[in-house]
Amino acid sequence: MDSKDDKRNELSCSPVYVHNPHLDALKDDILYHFSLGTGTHDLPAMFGDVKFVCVGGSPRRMKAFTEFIAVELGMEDPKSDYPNICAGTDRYAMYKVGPVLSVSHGMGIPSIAIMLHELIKLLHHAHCTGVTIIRIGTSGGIALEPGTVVVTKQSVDGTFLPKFEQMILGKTVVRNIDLDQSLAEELLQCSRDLNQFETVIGNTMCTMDFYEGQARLDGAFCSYTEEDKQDYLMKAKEAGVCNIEMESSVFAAMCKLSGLSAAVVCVTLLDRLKGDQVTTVDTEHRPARQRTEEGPPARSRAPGCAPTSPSAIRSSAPVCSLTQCLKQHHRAPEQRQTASPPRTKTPAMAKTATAYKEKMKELSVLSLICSCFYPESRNKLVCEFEDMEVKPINKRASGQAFEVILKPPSPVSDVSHNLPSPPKRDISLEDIEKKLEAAEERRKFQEAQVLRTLAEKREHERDVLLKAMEENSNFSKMAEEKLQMKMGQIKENREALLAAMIERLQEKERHAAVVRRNKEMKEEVTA
Ligand SMILES: O=P(O)(O)O[C@H]1O[C@H](CO)[C@@H](O)[C@H]1O
Ligand SMILES: O=c1cc[nH]c(=O)[nH]1
Repeated sequence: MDSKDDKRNELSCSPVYVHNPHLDALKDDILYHFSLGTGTHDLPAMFGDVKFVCVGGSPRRMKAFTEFIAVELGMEDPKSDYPNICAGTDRYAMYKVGPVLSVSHGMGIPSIAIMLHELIKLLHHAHCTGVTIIRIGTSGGIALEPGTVVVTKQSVDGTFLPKFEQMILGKTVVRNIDLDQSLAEELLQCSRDLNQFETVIGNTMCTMDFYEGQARLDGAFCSYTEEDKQDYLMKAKEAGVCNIEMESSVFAAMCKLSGLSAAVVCVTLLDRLKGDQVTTVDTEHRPARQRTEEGPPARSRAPGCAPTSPSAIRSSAPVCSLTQCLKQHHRAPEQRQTASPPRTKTPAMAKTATAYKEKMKELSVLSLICSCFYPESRNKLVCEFEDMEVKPINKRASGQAFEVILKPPSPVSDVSHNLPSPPKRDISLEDIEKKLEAAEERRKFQEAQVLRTLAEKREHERDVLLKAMEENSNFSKMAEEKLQMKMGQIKENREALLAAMIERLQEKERHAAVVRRNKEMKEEVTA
């Protein structure tokens, strides 16, 4: 076995790490944004077999990916829909088929970071081992044909440096954002073997924003010129940047910390040197079934691939060839025992049958990662009301869940909900005068009430003032009396002290007179 195989064997049993001593003190860990938790869900039973996690921005993409991969892995159940495991929340969506978990992460670093904290804890609590995680996304390319797939070699920030900065307790912590190079190479090799669409490996710039952060000229604000933009993008290109997206840096950092083998693969929707507006329309919404039902084009089209209309070429290319790769290498579970080993061109894979099979399984999954660009819109409604649809979305043991989709209000229903106004009647002058008089009376009554309230308020204020003055004068009197008492006491003390001092002086004087007299008497006797 070579060192690459050793590494893979090592990875296949490596756990998912968390580095947080405080977690041990938690009785239950609530994965709030997934609406899951250790106290409410049997995470090892639900997720213990997960080996591959695919993440991407859009929930619809991740559901379509699950449906697609289920078919490709021969694991689909024609009768079942794939329930959103996170149906209790609409923050993220999560689907599972066999060992493949598919999770949406929203847009941008903060959104994917929250999702990854909870995903890593989920995999940890579920005791998963040997997990591979791949972000399957869209991006803007630099000097690449739209539709090119970029496998990320290194994620870099807006200054083209390979780092992710996280503010923790007011201090900037710089994190390593290296991805699994061998996984990236395998992905690239897989695509090259297929030779059906352009795939490159290069640096991916991760930004905090889609518009100014990516040097676009079509945001709500822009303070630079086309020349400045071109200059910046050319500098990025010189630094090896092939594409721009918004999550790869924190994704790489967090996967690295938790020991997950991670890769980022993104299709480019446009060449940013040529424009800013995204015009590709079928990247998210083209049904997977449609793709498989369409016949092959005249040229060598792989099974499951779309015909080559200009817009379809772009986004179907990665799906098409990656699917082909899957079909070459993957066997459905019931076929696996009798099937001959899949063929591959990667030398490392041929070392041992086990390593080979493992790798193939992995490549099979990897080969599907771009299927996200063809979500399938399933429409299995349980019931449909006038203003809402109700869809079953969760068949967990914990109960049944439904998704209620409200429709926008229709003008027809507006009409039916309006109550008719009462008929109008003619009003005489007398009626008007009576109404005016009544209104005048009401006004006077209200005025009197206001004046009364004001008078009461003033009375109350005067009372409060008087009371305050009285209390104040009482206080002054008491203070004066206290002071006088104190001064009297001080005077008495001083007088007593003086009297005692005079007494002592007189006593001394008396004693001195006695001493003087005795001395004189002594002198007289000796004389
Ligand atoms: O297609 P996804 O995975 O959402 O990724 C890219 O698309 C979004 C911007 O449109 C950003 O999240 C960017 O990273
Ligand atoms: O230009 C693009 C296209 C998709 N996603 C991005 O972040 N940028």
